[in-house]
Amino acid sequence: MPGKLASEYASWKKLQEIYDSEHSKLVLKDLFAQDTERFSKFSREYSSKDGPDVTFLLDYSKNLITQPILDTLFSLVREAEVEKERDAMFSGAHINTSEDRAVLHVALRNFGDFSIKENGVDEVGSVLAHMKEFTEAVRNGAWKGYTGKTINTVVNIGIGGSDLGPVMVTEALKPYAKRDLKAHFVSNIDGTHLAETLRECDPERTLFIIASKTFTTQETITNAESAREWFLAAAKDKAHVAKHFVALSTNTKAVTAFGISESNMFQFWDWVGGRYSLWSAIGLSIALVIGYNHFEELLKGAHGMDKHFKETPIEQNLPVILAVLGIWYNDFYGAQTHCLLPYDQYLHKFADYFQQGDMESNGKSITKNGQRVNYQTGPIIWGAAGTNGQHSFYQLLHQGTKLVPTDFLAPATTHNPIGGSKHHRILLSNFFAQPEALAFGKTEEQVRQEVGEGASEALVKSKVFEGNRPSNSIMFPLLTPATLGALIALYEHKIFVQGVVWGINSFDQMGVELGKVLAKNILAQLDKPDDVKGHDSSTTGLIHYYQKYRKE
Ligand SMILES: O=P(O)(O)OC[C@H]1O[C@@](O)(CO)[C@@H](O)[C@@H]1O
Repeated sequence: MPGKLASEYASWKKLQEIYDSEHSKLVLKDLFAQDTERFSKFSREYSSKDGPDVTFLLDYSKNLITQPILDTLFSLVREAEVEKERDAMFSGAHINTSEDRAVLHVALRNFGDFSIKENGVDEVGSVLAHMKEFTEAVRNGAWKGYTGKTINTVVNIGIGGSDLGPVMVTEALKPYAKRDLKAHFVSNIDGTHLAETLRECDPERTLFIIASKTFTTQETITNAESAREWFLAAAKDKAHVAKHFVALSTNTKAVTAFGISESNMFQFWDWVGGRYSLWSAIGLSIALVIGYNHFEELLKGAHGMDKHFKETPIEQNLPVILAVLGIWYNDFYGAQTHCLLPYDQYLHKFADYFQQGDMESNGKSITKNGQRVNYQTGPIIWGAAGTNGQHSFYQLLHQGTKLVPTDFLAPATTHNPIGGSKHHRILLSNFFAQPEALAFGKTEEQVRQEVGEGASEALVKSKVFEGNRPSNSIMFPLLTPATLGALIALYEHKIFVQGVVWGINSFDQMGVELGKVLAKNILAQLDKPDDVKGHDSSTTGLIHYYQKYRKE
């Protein structure tokens, strides 16, 4: 409820009491032994009600919970008035209070179910129509470059939410990609990123997408200017820019000032958060790669999850369930991170995407009312595709001193059944085994039986797996556009629920501003040592070292 710190809620205090008195007794091995129905009680199958068929299973039984604990977590959601704030979001209320903006990524994929009042919402359809028309023209060859050749390369220039969503989705949905249209994504201001990409491009056949909500982001505009310079070195005539540059933005004035005509601009609105923008015009590169129809399936899959989130009672609400489990570990068990482990190589950018999605939303310490929190807020999000992570950081997951809650995700069926699906079966055997090992471990007695009498005590101890490490498992039949859309929306709404409980504004990003200002100030001082003023000795020393050794 606005005005209260989460730690002041009665249910929060109750959870602390439960944790203090019970956490040491919560042993997964015992919880499963005591209740043969545990899996059926703590797992839910999601099925979309309409639109493209989406189904997945969420198994949350390997969590350190009992029904009373879960019920108390649900009480916390009620005390925080999450449903009221959710309905405010869907209605177009300006819940992003610091910027006086609505939060309406759900409006970008609203196939008629929600009535939303906000400027621009009724223009979503026309932008989608423009995206459809344009992407079909590029893909079928009707759209040609300045020498009359078709486009075979797309370069999306953007950063953060104007990059990570398109990157993750085009990787995840590669099976649906037009394989003769190559997509590149340039985000870093480091000249290497653009230089290495341009080495792969033919100026006669390359389309540049300048993706920037504000159209003021220094990295993106600098990269865009350099790309235009590279293009004009070949094309010569500025008139040709129109055939090779389009813009995705809310800032028409800045787009046209850059030299991209409004007819080559795909608009979105201030109520689209950057990290929630892949559903908007920012998704143009996705629609180019997988085709507009598959892009629309992605939207519809997310819309189905929006309906689930909006209409389902808290106790069966999947984003709420994931959110409260995260709060249990983050705020009571002291877990600092949350690990996303997709056992699907196509989802290898899934954790990267939600680093921004979660950490830029909930990496805050001041509530919407200006109070400093006295509890943990957003977790550190990390992860990797399975089974690669097993050969990298799973040692810590299994035997480290830190509690790391994990989410495992996998498709029952692969798009690439090579070896008669031998690879997939091995992949899935690991997907099933790892949560089992994390939860149930290996006892000292089991180790002794394995290593025999002569083994040292130290060796025996080092081979024990304490277990009792919680995980969620999500399985779905196949990674399709609609399934991916639903999964992304699931996590978006989880982030929303956690932010409301913590009382923070999940939709602004004040924390990214200071670094930008300081960098601009330092940029003006890099020429000569005498120019370096007003810094601490470390920053000054580093800049002087650079000035001493730089070649360029
Ligand atoms: O899309 P744009 O306006 O260029 O912003 C890019 C990214 O920069 C930010 O760090 C905000 O400055 C992210 O929130 C955002 O996604």
